[in-house]
Amino acid sequence: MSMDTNTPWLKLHDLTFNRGDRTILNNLSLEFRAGELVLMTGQNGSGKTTLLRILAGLMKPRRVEFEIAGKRLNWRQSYRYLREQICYLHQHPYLFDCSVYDNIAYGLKRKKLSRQAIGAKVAEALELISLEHLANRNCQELSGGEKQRVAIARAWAIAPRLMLLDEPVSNLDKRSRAICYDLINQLQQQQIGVVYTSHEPQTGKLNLNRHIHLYEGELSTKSLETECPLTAIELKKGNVGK
Ligand SMILES: Nc1ncnc2c1ncn2[C@@H]1O[C@H](COP(=O)(O)OP(=O)(O)OP(=O)(O)O)[C@@H](O)[C@H]1O
Repeated sequence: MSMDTNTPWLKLHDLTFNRGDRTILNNLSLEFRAGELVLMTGQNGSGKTTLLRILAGLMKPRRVEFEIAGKRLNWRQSYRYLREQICYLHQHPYLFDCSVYDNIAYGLKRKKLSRQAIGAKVAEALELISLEHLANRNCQELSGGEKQRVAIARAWAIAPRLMLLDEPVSNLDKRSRAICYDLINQLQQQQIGVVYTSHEPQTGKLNLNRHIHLYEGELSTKSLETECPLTAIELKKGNVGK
């Protein structure tokens, strides 16, 4: 994985996505650098989930061009690579009906690692989320906050470049939110990029690099002033990315 945080490893150009005759995303261009923590806000229905699922290679837009390692590629040429490098995590984590250990080990088994290597990686992942004591607990018996952490650990274990967290804390209490924010900051320190979506710009102690705001299918800084005034002020002060 490249550790150069200045050169974007992924760019997308002219992304347009329609549903019937409705344009959900209109001619968007975006770029991602290693280890960048990006907050994405936007009202209900503004297209946040749609954008994340396209980024993860799970949905085909009407038009897009990806730029990966300097090469311009269409969707068909890129989606397998995007699926390998980018993990999309749903707001309500989908975990298998088995232990925390087996959930985290799932992606590693598919990579055909040895049992020993899998054990070492799962132990590291459990340490990252501070849930070592729940390794043998069935995931269906976890709290919402614990489930979210296991989902993050399962994605982390397969070493993605970018993790897309779709409203990860919307159902969590204050304490679980704080734990989740700490975890996201740790991902950033490990050079894993994160896109974090939310309706509101209240993000506790997240070390944001950038804030993007979806409005009527476009990335808008103008609507940010009225919809997220606090973050707009921070942006002006230069505290939150560019
Ligand atoms: N399967 C679908 N069929 C038709 N329209 C859809 C479908 N899924 C989403 N949409 C529409 O696409 C638009 C964007 O939806 P999306 O879920 O991406 O928004 P969002 O910003 O993530 O919303 P929220 O904050 O409520 O999760 C919405 O108007 C939604 O109604």
